[in-house]
Amino acid sequence: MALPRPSVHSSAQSITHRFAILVAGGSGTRMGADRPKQFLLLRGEPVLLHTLRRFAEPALGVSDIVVVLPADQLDTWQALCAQFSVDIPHRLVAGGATRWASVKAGLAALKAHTEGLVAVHDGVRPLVSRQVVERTYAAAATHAAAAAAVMPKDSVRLVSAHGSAAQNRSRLRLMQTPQTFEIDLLRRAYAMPELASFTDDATVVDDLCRVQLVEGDYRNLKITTPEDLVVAEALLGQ
Ligand SMILES: Nc1ccn([C@@H]2O[C@H](COP(=O)(O)OP(=O)(O)OP(=O)(O)O)[C@@H](O)[C@H]2O)c(=O)n1
Ligand SMILES: C[C@](O)(CO)[C@H](O)COP(=O)(O)O
Repeated sequence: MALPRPSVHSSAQSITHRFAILVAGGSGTRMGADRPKQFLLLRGEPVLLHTLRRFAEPALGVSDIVVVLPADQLDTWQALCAQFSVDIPHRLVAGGATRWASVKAGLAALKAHTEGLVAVHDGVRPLVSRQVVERTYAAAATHAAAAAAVMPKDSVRLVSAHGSAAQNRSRLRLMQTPQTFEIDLLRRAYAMPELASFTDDATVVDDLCRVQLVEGDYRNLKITTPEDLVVAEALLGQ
């Protein structure tokens, strides 16, 4: 797909290019559907299309969007783009066996960009708001690394072989995406070997840089199990 002239986001001090990697390379085992959950329909459109639209909002000024898909599903997405007349410029990349490998593949596709900010976002978080995306880019411009997070609403206990212990939830956060970084920082982080503890990008970057947490949004849910689809349908209808 043809890309438009790169756009930039400017402030009084600097001009910062903005990029995005939408990771949608998973298989959706917990959803248990007949196809990967990023292709399921929400209000008549694929989950991933909702997500792509959010990042294509002109006010965000994202100039290069990379969508990472399962290697055997590139054709599926291209067919959906034709079916839904998607005219949002984006590039497709084949992902890997883990989220970490898929982000790495997305970063490789952005190799032409030596500076700027890159937001990594789950393709299955279709309800992310422009405000949350903007917050992570703005915080990353200042702190190099930023991630959306929310406070737990429930009480939390740590379980062990000996039972369970109450935790002080005011010191806990639930991590969301986007997680946004100076591109060179994220590249250096992803050059290191994969660890089993890498469930998000902040964890990959932790050893190199303090990650600034910004306010996420309870509506920014990750479509994971069937009830999430029901909630997302309702929220999209608001
Ligand atoms: N190899 C992988 C695994 C996950 N993801 C993406 O990372 C995001 C968060 O992952 P998750 O919700 O766990 O998705 P799945 O791996 O598809 O789900 P499951 O764990 O239930 O199989 C999703 O957008 C998913 O497509 C990815 O790009 N590549
Ligand atoms: C990146 C993430 O969405 C932040 O909450 C989450 O860690 C993904 O985890 P999953 O195990 O791939 O669902």
